[in-house]
Order: sequence, then structure tokens, then C-alpha cells
Amino acid sequence: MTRLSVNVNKIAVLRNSRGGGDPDVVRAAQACLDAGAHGITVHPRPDARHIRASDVQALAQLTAERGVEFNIEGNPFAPPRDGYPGLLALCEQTRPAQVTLVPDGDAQLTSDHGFDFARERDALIPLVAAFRGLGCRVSLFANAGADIESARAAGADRIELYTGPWAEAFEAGTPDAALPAFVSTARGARAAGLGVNAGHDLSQANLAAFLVALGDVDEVSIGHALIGEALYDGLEPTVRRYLAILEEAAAHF
Ligand SMILES: CC(=O)[C@@H](O)[C@H](O)COP(=O)(O)O
Ligand SMILES: NCC(=O)COP(=O)(O)O
Repeated sequence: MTRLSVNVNKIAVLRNSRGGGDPDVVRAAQACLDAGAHGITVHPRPDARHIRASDVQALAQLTAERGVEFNIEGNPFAPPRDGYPGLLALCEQTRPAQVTLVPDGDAQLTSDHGFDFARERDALIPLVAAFRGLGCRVSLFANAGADIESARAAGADRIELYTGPWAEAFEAGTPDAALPAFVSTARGARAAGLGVNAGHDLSQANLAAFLVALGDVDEVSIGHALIGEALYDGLEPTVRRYLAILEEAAAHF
């Protein structure tokens, strides 16, 4: 079955809007794990607009105590600055099970593309090796249609398919137009020996059709929609609904 890693960035957005410690990112992560989530994801940004280095430390401790996976996402090329030690240093301090490298810039509202592997492969090779040297599985954020052979040559263990275009196509009522590129990229990654994760704008509405079409997805990381849906239904019931979707999708195979 595909595993669910809940991204708690949005809890930190709410907390930071007022200063102080509420809502508590660790307590929210605990609730997700109590409901059965398989892991926790964070994507700290260098401008510390939501998840802070101290959150990363606290969540590393929680996930270690609970024996579940911690996934840290970020741009490995972004230099350290006040309040952000850099992705490699964060991983050195906290040793997450997985690091997901994402080529996002400060000016981006959110992640909106994967790596151009053919162009960035040589720069990625030593970085991927450094993260793997810390004991982290390395996943590389990838567009549908990405050059999988170059991702493999960069040393990746997995790719994470950037699913923003899937969510947009689903919303527009044209899901079938978007799916073939995802299906063939996932298939190519598997054939190259890479694992396949997926994330960005996945939701209760669009998740099942994606998983059923792709078949073999190791992990989805979901934050924005899940935290939004939890406003209506509660965090634990919402996580359980996602788990039910994952179970139902797995029953197709
Ligand atoms: C890589 C990815 O798709 C997510 O991590 C997304 O970037 C979440 O980050 P924000 O919560 O800052 O939008
Ligand atoms: N890697 C994707 C992720 O962690 C969550 O993305 P989103 O659900 O907040 O769009």
C-alpha cells in the first residue's frame, strides 16, 4: 500500500501568523500519527515563513520516538542564512529517513516544478552522495516526463512526481489528458530501479484516480489540502479518510 506522509507546513503558517506557539506543530503531527499516518513531512523554506529549524528538531525527535519516517524537503543549493542552516546541515542534525530535493527559489509561492535532470545532474551528484552519506534516502522532485536516466545517474533512490499539473487537470475536468505522462514516467523510474513518490496539491478528490492509474506509488506527501479539509472534519478523521483511499486504491492491484 502507498504510504502517507503528512506535510505539516500549513500548521506552522497558522502559528506564525500570530507569533507564539499555537497551533502546535508537534501536537498536530502527533494527531496525524495517532490516526495512522506513516510519516511526517516538512518543507522548511530559507525565509522561515512556516517551518523553522526548531520545528525540524522537534519533529525529528517525535518521529524517532514513534518509529515513523521523517521526510525533509528543500532546495539543496539554497545557502544558509539567519534562522536557516541549509538543508544539508538540517539533515546532519536530524538524520531524517528521507530527504526530498526540490529546485524551488525564495520567490516561489510554493514548489512548482521538478529538476531539469539533464542540466542539473552533475551538480546534483555530489549533493545526493552527501545526503546518502548521512543515511538519508534521497528522493528528487521530478516533472512528469522527466529524464529518468539522468535522475538515476545523479544517484537518487527515488523520484517524487510533482503532481500540481495532475491536480489542475483533475480540477479542469481533463484528468485523462494529464495521466499518460505520469504513468510513463513512473514506469520508467521503476524500470531504472528507482522508487516513486508523489506530491503537491493531492487531495481526497484527486488522489484515488491518480493512484489507480499509476499502480505502484511508494509514498504520497500531502499537506495543503489535508490541513484545509481538517478544518471541517478534524485532523484525525481526515487522516483516516486518506488512509482509507490508499487502502482502496491498493485493493485494485
Ligand atoms: C515539494 C512540494 O510540493 C511541497 O513540499 C510543497 O512545496 C509544500 O511547500 P509549501 O507548504 O511551502 O507550499
Ligand atoms: N511533497 C509534497 C508535499 O509535501 C505536500 O504538498 P501539498 O499537499 O502541500 O501541496
